[in-house]
Amino acid sequence: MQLSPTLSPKLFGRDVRCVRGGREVFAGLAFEAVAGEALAVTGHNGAGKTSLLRLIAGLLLPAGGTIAIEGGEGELTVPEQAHYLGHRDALKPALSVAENLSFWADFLGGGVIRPIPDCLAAVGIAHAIDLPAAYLSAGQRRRLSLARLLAVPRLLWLLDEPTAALDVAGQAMFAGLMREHLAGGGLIVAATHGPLGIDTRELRIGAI
Ligand SMILES: Nc1ncnc2c1ncn2[C@@H]1O[C@H](COP(=O)(O)OP(=O)(O)OP(=O)(O)O)[C@@H](O)[C@H]1O
Repeated sequence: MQLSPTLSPKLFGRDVRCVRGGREVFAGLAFEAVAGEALAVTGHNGAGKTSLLRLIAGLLLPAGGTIAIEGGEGELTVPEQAHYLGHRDALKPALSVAENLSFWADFLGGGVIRPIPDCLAAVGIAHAIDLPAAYLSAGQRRRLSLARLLAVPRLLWLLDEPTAALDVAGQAMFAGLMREHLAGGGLIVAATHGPLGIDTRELRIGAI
């Protein structure tokens, strides 16, 4: 996938502070990732990995500090340049696999939209295109969620435990897709407790 031409985009955070439920989760956090680079956010349970992804995605407001992209699509916000894939698969069970992906492609409104059957083939669920999402296994649901990343090109992939529920072949398939995204000048920030199968730089949160 080729993204729109940009001046070597860089995601950075400076002095980022996160407060949840009145309690400080982390403070003074600094990070950066340049085009083609993946950050693996690690740390113990409750350290704030999901919270950091949600801050970058604009789903939470930082209690302090700055998160920005330099050299990206200047007129777009960070969330508008990002895909956020959380723990939940965010599928509508009564809609078919193709309809679910079309919904997300319209919702994310990319302009450039890769054909739905191509995206489903790339994540290995082309055979299920007309099945209601309710019939999918956990791994197939995860694959359908991953297809969103392909349907609408966006610079930054924010991934929360993206390989959860994927079998070994699925993990290898997704590692290949992440490598392609990075080779095309994309950026990845992934919260993970295990290896992702790609080269990453570690951003460790929390004391332990
Ligand atoms: N909606 C919320 N309201 C209040 N506190 C919250 C909320 N969501 C999360 N927290 C707290 O924020 C802290 C960080 O949670 P977060 O989910 O970001 O951690 P994590 O590093 O992703 O953990 P895990 O490895 O278990 O997934 C935890 O102490 C958690 O209890």
